[in-house]
Amino acid sequence: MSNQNGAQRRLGVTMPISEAFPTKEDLESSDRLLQALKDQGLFESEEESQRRQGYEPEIVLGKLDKMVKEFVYVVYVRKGYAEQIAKEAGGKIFTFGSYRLGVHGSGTDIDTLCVVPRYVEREDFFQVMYDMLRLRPEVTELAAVPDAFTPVITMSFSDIPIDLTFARLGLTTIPDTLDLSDGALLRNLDDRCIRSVNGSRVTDEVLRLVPNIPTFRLTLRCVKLWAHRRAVYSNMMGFLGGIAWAMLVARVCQLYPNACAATIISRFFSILHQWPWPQPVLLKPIEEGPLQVRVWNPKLYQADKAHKMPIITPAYPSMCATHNVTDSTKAVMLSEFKDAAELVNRIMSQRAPWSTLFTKDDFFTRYRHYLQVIASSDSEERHLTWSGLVESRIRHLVAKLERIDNLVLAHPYTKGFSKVIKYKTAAEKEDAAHGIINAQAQEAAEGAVDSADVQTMWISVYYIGLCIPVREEGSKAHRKLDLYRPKEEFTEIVKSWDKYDEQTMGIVVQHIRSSALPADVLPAEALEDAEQKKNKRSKSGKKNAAAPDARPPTKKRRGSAAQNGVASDAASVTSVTSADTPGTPSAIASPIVKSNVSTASTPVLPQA
Ligand SMILES: Nc1ncnc2c1ncn2[C@@H]1O[C@H](COP(=O)(O)OP(=O)(O)OP(=O)(O)O)[C@@H](O)[C@H]1O
Ligand SMILES: [Mg+2]
Repeated sequence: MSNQNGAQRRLGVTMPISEAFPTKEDLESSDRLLQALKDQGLFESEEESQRRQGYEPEIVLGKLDKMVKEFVYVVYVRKGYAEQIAKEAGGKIFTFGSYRLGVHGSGTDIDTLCVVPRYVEREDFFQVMYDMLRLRPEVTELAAVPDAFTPVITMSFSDIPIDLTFARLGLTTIPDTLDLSDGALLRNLDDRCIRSVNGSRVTDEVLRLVPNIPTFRLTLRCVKLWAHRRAVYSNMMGFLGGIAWAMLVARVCQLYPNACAATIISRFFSILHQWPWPQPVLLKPIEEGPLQVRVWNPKLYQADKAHKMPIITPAYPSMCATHNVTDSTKAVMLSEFKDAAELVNRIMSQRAPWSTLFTKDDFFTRYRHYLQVIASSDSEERHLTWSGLVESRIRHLVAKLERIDNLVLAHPYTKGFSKVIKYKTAAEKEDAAHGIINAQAQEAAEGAVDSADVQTMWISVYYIGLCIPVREEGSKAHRKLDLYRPKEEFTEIVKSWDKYDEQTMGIVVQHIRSSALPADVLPAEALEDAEQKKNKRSKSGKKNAAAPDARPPTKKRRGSAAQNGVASDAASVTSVTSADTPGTPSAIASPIVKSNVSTASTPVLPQA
């Protein structure tokens, strides 16, 4: 059989593991996978929404491209260039990210890059282009983030979420035929422009480095859905973002250049579970280049050496796309890889349904202790930036927690929960800022005849699951979990933000037990369990206040600790302290379940 798709063209930094072609069974598994993804609404959302709601990315991109050319023209004229030069200066929109990779879903943003000639500055982009966008009736939710690591304008254009980055090249004109693959274009660009141009160059390189693009796309769609469902999809929270998942899939595609999607998925999880991290995942050898820019190099840079799960971008200058990964998020991902590898094994060998791979995470039933980070603000607009800032710093809190004694891991949840709260009294306000919402007070405030004294608060709540080591058999040692320092240091960091305003913004970091988790984060079955427990207790005459900690692991919880009916993460801790003032630590948690379980010397997830 001839190999048309890529084995002739050697890709990657090693030889492939297998160049075998798929068997009939493999192809059947891939067909079932495709059907499972359709059943999950993955393709429906794109095609149907395009038809039904006039979802037309191409039209929007065409309009944006026209606007970029006009923006360049306006800036040139304002700067005194001759009409003819201004007209010929050009400008172009490039797409990158998941849209360019061909794995984009209707809800996700389209990543775009605005490329302009040398006489247009970044300030012009954030003033002139921003104003032009502001005046467009199709544009809503327009926001400029000029200080970001990669500066960006975000917006919704005809209801399509768009991220627009900016790069000014050293060229005097930007022709429509411009191609960004030539590394020489990066000469004399500042770091931010290089990062922006590289968003596009990296995406194009990934596509160039996979042996079979349709197989890569199907596999990546499956992995992205899995990662979303298992709550390990978020660069910001210390897991992996879209490009890192894409590069991992691309690497496994290189190792099995002729395999179909089902086979690649089945290899994907076990390869990554066994990967000798921190050995980097590379799609091609790292290129050195002529420019004075930093290229990822753990031999040269301490920061690069510290990367836990390095996945390196293939376009010069290569960088690590996973520098936010911490010990905890790495442990969570490795555990998920292991579980997924076992599941896919069953899917392939016993024809278990692919849908089992996409089961929702069990984060809120997994731990006995959580940290709640609550950002609050007095206006929607302020809340958008304040909660965004707090969210972007959560991973620093995780890193601080990892350094305290008696904590196996600090597991951040990938998304926050937002609420709008009405209140009337100062006490209700204080409660709301601590995430305590009194339904009656809410109702009264909402239904108040005189609305003058009703105020509104916006809150966003983020969660970190705390996994505490199990106690050695027979050990009587009582352990304390002192959260005071990480909590204080984190609060200080977010409050040192230059736009922080004490009067209008709030931040609370507090420990809660699983029993105090609000209903809106819990899966239905956990709510039912809690309800049943509550009823049982009230029948047996026990106080409800004592009930929560005893909530049994849900049936879905996997692993020995759960099967034993023992919450391994809480077994040996007597108190969790996180006092608000130094020197007066208040024991928030009362003594917890005592049990005979062995000490975990290496980080082990409760369900592993
Ligand atoms: N951590 C990172 N390191 C390097 N490049 C990045 C990183 N995050 C984003 N990028 C660049 O920006 C592009 C868009 O990022 P984004 O997070 O939107 O990924 P995506 O592949 O579009 O996934 P999604 O479907 O979640 O939007 C990536 O393709 C990549 O080129
Ligand atoms: Mg994207």
